[in-house]
Amino acid sequence: MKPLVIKFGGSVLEELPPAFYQDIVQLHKSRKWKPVIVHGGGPLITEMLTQLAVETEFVNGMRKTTDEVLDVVEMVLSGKVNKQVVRNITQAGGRAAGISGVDGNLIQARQVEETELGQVGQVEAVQTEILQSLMDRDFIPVISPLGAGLSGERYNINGDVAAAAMAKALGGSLCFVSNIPGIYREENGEKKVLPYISEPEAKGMIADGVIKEGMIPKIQSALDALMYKVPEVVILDGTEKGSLISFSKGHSVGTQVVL
Ligand SMILES: Nc1ncnc2c1ncn2[C@@H]1O[C@H](COP(=O)(O)OP(=O)(O)O)[C@@H](O)[C@H]1O
Ligand SMILES: CC(=O)N[C@@H](CCC(=O)OP(=O)(O)O)C(=O)O
Repeated sequence: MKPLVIKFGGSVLEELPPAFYQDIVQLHKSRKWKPVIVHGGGPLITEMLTQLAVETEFVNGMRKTTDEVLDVVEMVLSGKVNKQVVRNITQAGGRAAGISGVDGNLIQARQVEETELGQVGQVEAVQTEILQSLMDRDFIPVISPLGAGLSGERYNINGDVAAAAMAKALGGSLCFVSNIPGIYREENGEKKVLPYISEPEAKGMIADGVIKEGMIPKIQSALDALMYKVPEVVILDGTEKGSLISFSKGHSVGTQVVL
């Protein structure tokens, strides 16, 4: 059974149909794959911060995280989104258990170098023991992207970064499920989805501003994962029927990231 890290972002979370969760359960039951879910929830965090009248700002797809923001991030990701995803998988006939990167010291983190981002973490190490215990007992782990520091502090980790760290630690494939059919590039005034994107192309497209916002951490995490021997990374649309199953069968779907 091969580990398959499936990350879904807040962009698509509320649009994912029951069939998507059924596909995850089908992969799990096939005994060919061990799915591990990492979720985001950026738009829901923003919504809650707005309701609480707390200002929020992104720099290159990363949220500036004060202590006040961090409380809301943890509340929304680990309290609301994580449990909703667990319920959705259960509803689809699967066995799921929700944890955050803090549980079992799964994601050990420290502050990113860009200190102006505040309590945003970068992954230092991953301790997969808790994941292995859940998977050994046939649970699909569902992870919210928070990290634990050495001195008991916690960090806000971008969901894409956390997913890449899981794929690296497990040596599994990585599937970014988002709200777009892949990476777009304009050709002759027409938006085209690229079936493949290589590292030099991706870097050029970031520099040219063609890849922007939340797609920046996604592509950077994809390249980082590939550099550490993750066998394959793809970006696909979770609302497209059967996209996950197609990917699992080796069919071309979405945009595959290559070095
Ligand atoms: N070249 C690009 N191709 C596709 N999407 C892009 C591109 N550049 C920026 N994006 C944006 O990235 C978004 C996906 O990132 P994000 O909103 O963080 O998604 P998620 O919540 O799924 O992680 C897309 O909805 C799109 O608006
Ligand atoms: C540091 C950072 O930006 N953390 C993200 C964590 C959630 C996330 O990554 O959600 P998406 O997958 O929906 O983007 C945030 O605060 O929004």
